[in-house]
Amino acid sequence: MTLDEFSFIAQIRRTAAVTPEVAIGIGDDCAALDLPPGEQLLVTSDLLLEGVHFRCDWTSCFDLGAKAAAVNLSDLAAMGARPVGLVLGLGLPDRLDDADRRELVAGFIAEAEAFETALVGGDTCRAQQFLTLSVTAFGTADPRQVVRRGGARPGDRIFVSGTLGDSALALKYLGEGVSPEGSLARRHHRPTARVSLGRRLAAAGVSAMIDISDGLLADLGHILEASAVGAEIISGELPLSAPFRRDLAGNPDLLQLALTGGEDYELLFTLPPDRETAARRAAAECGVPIREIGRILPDREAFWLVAADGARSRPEQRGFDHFRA
Ligand SMILES: Nc1ncnc2c1ncn2[C@@H]1O[C@H](COP(=O)(O)OP(=O)(O)O)[C@@H](O)[C@H]1O
Ligand SMILES: Cc1ncc(C[n+]2csc(CCOP(=O)(O)OP(=O)(O)O)c2C)c(N)n1
Ligand SMILES: [Mg+2]
Repeated sequence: MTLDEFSFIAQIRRTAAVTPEVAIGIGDDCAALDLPPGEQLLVTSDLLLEGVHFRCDWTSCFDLGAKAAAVNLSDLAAMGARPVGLVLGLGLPDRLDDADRRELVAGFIAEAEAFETALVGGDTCRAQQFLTLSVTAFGTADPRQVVRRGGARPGDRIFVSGTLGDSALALKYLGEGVSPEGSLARRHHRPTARVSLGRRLAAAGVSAMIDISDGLLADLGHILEASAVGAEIISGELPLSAPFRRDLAGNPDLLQLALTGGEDYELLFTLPPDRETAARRAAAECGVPIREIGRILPDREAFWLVAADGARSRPEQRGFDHFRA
């Protein structure tokens, strides 16, 4: 027997922190958040579905809860927002016992607290078969500093934070029945939302930004479309981790994972040349490496990948698409 619905919610309520913005948290029909005067509310939502986004035999409930919070916080980071609250919808199949349920919520709350925000509400239902998490995140920002996808201009440089392809490489190994090594597994199961970097880059004046969930090329494509510009990416400049490089040396085709694999949750942004010093300082302040990987071109039809030998190609496959996967 598992806890009944309302005992489970009472348990969540006891463990959820209350931050200064939370005027009303878990327990009423709505939560209420206090926002700084003059700031805008930013809202984002992402689903995590069993079999589509995760498998229960590959991840722990704690990590899954934490990832559900992180992927939503990553969207706030991409707009330069500060998180002020998270809402968690759960569809729980009977096979999850009390310990699994508690761990799921504990992971979510731990991740929220790591970013000085809180779980402020949600909904809990029994699910027939598959575990479902539906998360909504709220953030605030000075409206003059909110960064959108549509601001890239010809001559801007294209940058990315962290390293690319680690999560997709871990997923490839999981699919082959091989346990990925710790650092790769962690990048897949416990992505880091670049919240502090996103806020600092917004203040530094980046022209467009997005977080990489579907793959570098797919998410760059969203910036290019919204900005009505083109781009070239220098494949030799992609930032790759030591384990990724090691495996790439034995199998050059793995480069595709860094280009299109997705779930990197790094920030991809464009930088006008006169903002470069400020952006590099912003990255240094929060200790996250950033790397220039290409530039924005005026021709909106241009989408070039430049190989080590200088050959240009137009990538066919760009990333994850739920209706093509
Ligand atoms: N079912 C939906 N109803 C309304 N808006 C949606 C829906 N699905 C996606 N969107 C919106 O479309 C845009 C792109 O979504 P998505 O590709 O999921 O972005 P992200 O990678 O940032 O999660 C976002 O503004 C998102 O809010
Ligand atoms: C079991 C399993 N299969 C496949 C994947 C790979 N995968 C699932 S969703 C996704 C893309 C990101 O998810 P999405 O829902 O598109 O996030 P959004 O772009 O809306 O933030 C990827 C690469 C996975 N993580 N787990
Ligand atoms: Mg989404």
